[in-house]
Amino acid sequence: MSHVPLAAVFSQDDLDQLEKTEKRLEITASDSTPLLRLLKVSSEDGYDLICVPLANETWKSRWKKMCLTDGEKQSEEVERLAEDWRASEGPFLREEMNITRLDEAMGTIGMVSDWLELDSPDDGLRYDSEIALKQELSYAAYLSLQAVILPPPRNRQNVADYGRAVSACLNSTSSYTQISIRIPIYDPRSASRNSIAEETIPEDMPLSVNARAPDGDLSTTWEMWDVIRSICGYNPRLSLTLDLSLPLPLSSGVLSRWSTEPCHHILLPSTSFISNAKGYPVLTKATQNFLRKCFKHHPTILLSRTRTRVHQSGGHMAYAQYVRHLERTAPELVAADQPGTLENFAKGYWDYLQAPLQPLMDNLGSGTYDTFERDPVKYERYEEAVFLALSDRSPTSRTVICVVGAGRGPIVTRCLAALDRSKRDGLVYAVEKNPNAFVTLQEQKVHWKDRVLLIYGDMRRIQVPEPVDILVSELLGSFGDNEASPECLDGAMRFLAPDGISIPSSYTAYLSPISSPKLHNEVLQNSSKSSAETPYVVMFQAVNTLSGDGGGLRGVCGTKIQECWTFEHPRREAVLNEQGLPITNTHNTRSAKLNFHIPNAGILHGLAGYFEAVLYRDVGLSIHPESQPYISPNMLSWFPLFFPLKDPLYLPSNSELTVSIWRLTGRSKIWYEWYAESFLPVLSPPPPLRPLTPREPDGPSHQKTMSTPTAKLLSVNLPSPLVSALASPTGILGTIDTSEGGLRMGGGTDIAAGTVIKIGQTALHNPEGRGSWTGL
Ligand SMILES: C[S@@+](CC[C@H](N)C(=O)[O-])C[C@H]1O[C@@H](n2cnc3c(N)ncnc32)[C@H](O)[C@@H]1O
Repeated sequence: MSHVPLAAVFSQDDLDQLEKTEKRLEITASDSTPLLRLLKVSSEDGYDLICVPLANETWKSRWKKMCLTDGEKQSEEVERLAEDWRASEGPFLREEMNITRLDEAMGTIGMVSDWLELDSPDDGLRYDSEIALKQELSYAAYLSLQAVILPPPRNRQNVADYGRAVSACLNSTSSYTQISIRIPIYDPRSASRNSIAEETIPEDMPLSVNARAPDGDLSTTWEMWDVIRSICGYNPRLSLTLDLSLPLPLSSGVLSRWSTEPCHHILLPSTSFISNAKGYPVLTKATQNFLRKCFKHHPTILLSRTRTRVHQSGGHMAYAQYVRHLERTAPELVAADQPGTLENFAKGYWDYLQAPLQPLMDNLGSGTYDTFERDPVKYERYEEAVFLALSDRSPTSRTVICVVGAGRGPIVTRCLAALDRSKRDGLVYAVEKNPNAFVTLQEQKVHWKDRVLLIYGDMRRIQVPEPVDILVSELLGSFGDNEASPECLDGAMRFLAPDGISIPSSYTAYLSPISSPKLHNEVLQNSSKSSAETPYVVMFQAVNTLSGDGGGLRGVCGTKIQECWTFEHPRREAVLNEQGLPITNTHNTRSAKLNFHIPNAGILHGLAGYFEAVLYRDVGLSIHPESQPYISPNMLSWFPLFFPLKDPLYLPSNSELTVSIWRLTGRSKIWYEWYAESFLPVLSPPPPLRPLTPREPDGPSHQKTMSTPTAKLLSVNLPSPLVSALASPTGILGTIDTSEGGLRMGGGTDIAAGTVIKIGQTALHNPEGRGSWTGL
């Protein structure tokens, strides 16, 4: 089954050529058209779609005649025609259009005229371009085209004009046609050679960045895209056509940023292929890896110029065949088709926002337990933990195990298996407060017989007839403590013998800052006021972690994913009443303040929450992306938690992000509040009288540095994202030397630890649990 549609791209020249050939060969058919024949041939060549310009040169000439003056005054007649056109926004003439029939439009992507100047500094030209764009989009909607591709913005400085024009079109046409903006992966004029994987940069690039970005900055085109989609309010009809005509940059952070964008189309001209030893077209390793990553979002791959004989072997069909080969060998697509894999299990759940379960307040349905029980790993880990705990006890001991929150009983069965394997004598109590699941437990008892005793009720209120040696529970949420495990276990600790243990013995919550236009969009689609104040359970796909390891420019930031807090059981510190229950719940409040390094510019849309649990000794459960493969690979029970932001926060490259998160408790609920602030490290020249190292005093090298415009900028400590852009991955700042208190940068500038400028903040989310909470 094909996951990635392929489209053959035909330029106006290709279409004109085709028309000439057909004329020469006298090909005509009353029931067909040149475009229908092109669709048929392309389908035979292995393509699902074709991509052609909507309008042709005849329209271009008429528009130019009406709207461009060349400095001369237009005749009255032309002026009148232009005004009539502006007033009516149309119509096109039949001969101006390449696509005219509904059957031609099926299977066709339209390209909007690439000569429109939506970001021209000239007001009149821009306005006429916008009218022409509206006219083309309205025509595309009339033909029910599934998507149209807009030419790239030309100018970083005027990109807001481009975005506003697109926004006006999105708001004025109600149609299903996707509007996809073509954007090159970066602007070669602002990228240094050593930040790019390969040598060649085509001379005929579409973009011109008037204010040249600092050397090595690969963010310009992504920032343009970000401006456009932000101006368009993250409209779901707006998507991206990523132009891979250029060699890919080396930085994986730059690439992963693109792979989470709504990249509905990827443009691959034949010139982006290299030749293998036999002369066949292939892609570089970097491009292969990037494409395979993008394939999980099912973009349409647009192949252009395949008939220009750029490569010796394989002919024009070799490009499509090669992309199909990449698709067949993309690990995530292969896994998605294989039953039993996480990718297969998660089909239909990717990036889907689910409210977390409330197993304490609500009674789960049998279907939900059934889904839990399909996890091939969780129960095996529990059995192993109980087995090890039993093995650590005397062979002649009798062990009382109590499973609190037994559900339909799978952990009870595993406890019996652990007793058998460890050859220990014992008995299991199974406690459950869900009256419906309790029926299934009674059914199970037929198999368990007297080795299991059932107790119906809430673990915070019931009594167990004898002291418990091993208390087993699975009350964990995606953030560890978010389903009130600490509160429930507080109530169950009364049963524990003095040397009794809890499985799990601890669990820890983790956070990382993430960018995901897709998830942000999902939150926006929800009209409820609390939608951005609710943590959601989500199987992440179009998500990019913005933080990096390595401490950041000042060397003070934590790791990519950081620990928030831990709960341990049994807990001895809470003050208890006569029944052995905590008097208040304040001991279960927690807070964390985390400092993240943001290596590449990005938009913060929220925080990703994970947990790690220690069941017993080295047996654990983890959904932390870095430890899961070692601790509990292929475990399916928990997807991460997504803490959304109401408003996205722009983070420049090399900025720092401080995240504050609180776990708060009340009489009848627990909830989280979250908040973030962004900062830029300040660059300053070293104090003149205090040389940082004896071998490099002030003097020529610093004077030389200071004489450049860059150093002048640094010397005034400009609190601007531009400063951070200068500290680019290409190493203008060089390496950090922490040997002398202040931090010494290789390029001759200092960063005093602790010197930052605040550049942004979010709202406090979910104060007092007004949007979301877990009931007790
Ligand atoms: C996440 S489910 C786990 C079920 C089962 N142990 C499993 O792993 O398949 C948690 C179970 O704990 C039960 N539960 C939650 N809080 C409880 C409480 N305070 N007292 C008793 N049972 C509780 C829920 O009804 C639910 O059946």
